[in-house]
Amino acid sequence: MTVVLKLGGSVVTEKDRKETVDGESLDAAAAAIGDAVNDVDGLVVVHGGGSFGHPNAAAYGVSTTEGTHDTEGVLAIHGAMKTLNTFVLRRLREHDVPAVPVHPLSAASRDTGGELTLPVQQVRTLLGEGFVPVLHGDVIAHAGEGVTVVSGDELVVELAQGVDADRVGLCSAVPGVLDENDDVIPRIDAYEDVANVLGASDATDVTGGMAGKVRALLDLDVEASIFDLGSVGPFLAGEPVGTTID
Ligand SMILES: Nc1ncnc2c1ncn2[C@@H]1O[C@H](COP(=O)(O)OP(=O)(O)OP(=O)(O)O)[C@@H](O)[C@H]1O
Ligand SMILES: C=C(C)CCOP(=O)(O)O
Repeated sequence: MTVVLKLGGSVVTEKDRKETVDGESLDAAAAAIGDAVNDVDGLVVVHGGGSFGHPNAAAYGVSTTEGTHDTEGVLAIHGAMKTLNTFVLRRLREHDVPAVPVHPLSAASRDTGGELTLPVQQVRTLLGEGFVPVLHGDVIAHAGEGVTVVSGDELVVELAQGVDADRVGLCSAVPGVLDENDDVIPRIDAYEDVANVLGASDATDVTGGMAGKVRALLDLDVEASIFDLGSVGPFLAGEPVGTTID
């Protein structure tokens, strides 16, 4: 069983306090991963930005489609994400997860049409050697634009295909995709069924919030789940949690 798990920026950071890690939540996620890591064949972790990356991206006017050639901007956004990645790695290591960083800026790119290419052979090899690669939302080369943002959600989609994942999970601040009464929608098969309840993120987020996640996960061949922090352990144990997207 190969699993791709994204820890949302709204889980591992305090989204409304610039560049602030949510130490308690990050530790809980790292502990759940540490407990389960030996029971899965391979685990790839991706984390989002939350209060890291997004404020810099907004300040430099960079999104997944609008780029910059300003080197200071590239380094500010990438630097913030690397800082967060260092915190995530440290917590995972404290829970004996064999976590190693993989920085998308050094590997991925977009063509002039915005199409993303993410080489995954290094991730596959790291998995085969027993490591847990940890990727993060980042800035990447974009033909004709300089650099643009790549979101953790986009990376999850590429990785799921590239490593032939059996399960994909997005851990967010919400227990799943919520309906108009704030109840978790257990299963989503078509975007039209939920379009009216899907909004954007409620904090500074240049990459699109829940609607973008659901769209991207519907395109995947493999089943994906959206759930909150308390369900990381059950998800890794193979239990159905939160919203399943088919
Ligand atoms: N119908 C919905 N159900 C659940 N959440 C929704 C819905 N519509 C909008 N949202 C918003 O989407 C947010 C989740 O998306 P967000 O992009 O903030 O998550 P994340 O992956 O944790 O963060 P990041 O992109 O920084 O990694 C929720 O916190 C909520 O504010
Ligand atoms: C803004 C940057 C660089 C990170 C974007 O990653 P996300 O939080 O997964 O959308």
